Amino acid sequence: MRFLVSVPASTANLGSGFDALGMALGMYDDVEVAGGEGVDGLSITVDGAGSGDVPLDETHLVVRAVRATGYTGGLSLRCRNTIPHARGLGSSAAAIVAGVVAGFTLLGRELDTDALQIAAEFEGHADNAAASLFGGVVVAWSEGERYRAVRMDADARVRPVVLIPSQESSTKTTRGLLPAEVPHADAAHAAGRAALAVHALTSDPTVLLAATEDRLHQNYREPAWPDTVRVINDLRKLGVPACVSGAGPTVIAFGDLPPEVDVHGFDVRRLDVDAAGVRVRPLD
Ligand SMILES: Nc1ncnc2c1ncn2[C@@H]1O[C@H](COP(=O)(O)OP(=O)(O)O)[C@@H](O)[C@H]1O
Ligand SMILES: N[C@@H](CCOP(=O)(O)O)C(=O)O
Repeated sequence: MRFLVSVPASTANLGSGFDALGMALGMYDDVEVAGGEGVDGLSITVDGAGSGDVPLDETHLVVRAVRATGYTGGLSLRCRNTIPHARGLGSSAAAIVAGVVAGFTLLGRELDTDALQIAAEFEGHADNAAASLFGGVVVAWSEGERYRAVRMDADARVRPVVLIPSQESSTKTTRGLLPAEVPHADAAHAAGRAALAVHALTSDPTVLLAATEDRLHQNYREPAWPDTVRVINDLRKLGVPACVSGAGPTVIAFGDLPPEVDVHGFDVRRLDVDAAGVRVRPLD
């Protein structure tokens, strides 16, 4: 069996929606998969992001996710990655989703809620995985040990711009900078702004500036990427909605960037919102 899995990047949190809000972006990792009868052992090639860095054995993140689905047979992966690693664009979740979808496809299983469960268990939060699985705007949550998510279409006027620095910042590291508790006032602020962000992204982008204001995680993480916070603050002072993408250091902004904001050192890319989520296309 041979098929191509294309999985979109994601931007998570979108302000105060920490571990809850996500949105799929038009930047993709492609994994050409061969498996089942006639495929023995494990073969992996990697081009693009992670080439020369990621392991080419059973510890490769895509392979780990395939095995987590219960597929144990021979496997050949040709990975062509465009999602930069450790930048806050959901590269790890995209790899995990690619592996889970590949495993389900090799097993002949329909993509059901177990796919999100398996993917989210790798990271302990479902925002990125849900966005890469379903596309659009997602709200993720957990009920006991079970991860859940709902998907909505982004408003057509939502125009994401990502500002990607060369610096890497691992999600695990910046999650370690977060406090166990926050002031009740900040928690209440987060609840309100996260709820507003859902409305802004799906119905009324004119309130995105208020909706993307964060007091829950961004400033605690600032020591890891001070220039990211400087750019966010400069954009927001000029009325441009901006916040950190995921655990950073990428900035996500919405609309045009004022020329007076210094974005030197950032790779600025205007991206579409990906509406479809992960795709699987059979190959000959
Ligand atoms: N396509 C991939 N193939 C293999 N490993 C990957 C892939 N994408 C991400 N990873 C692993 O995940 C790490 C980045 O994960 P993380 O720190 O969560 O950053 P991100 O914000 O990109 O998700 C990489 O350093 C690499 O170890
Ligand atoms: N909610 C998570 C999101 C991590 O996103 P990533 O793209 O940086 O992996 C967090 O903020 O830790």
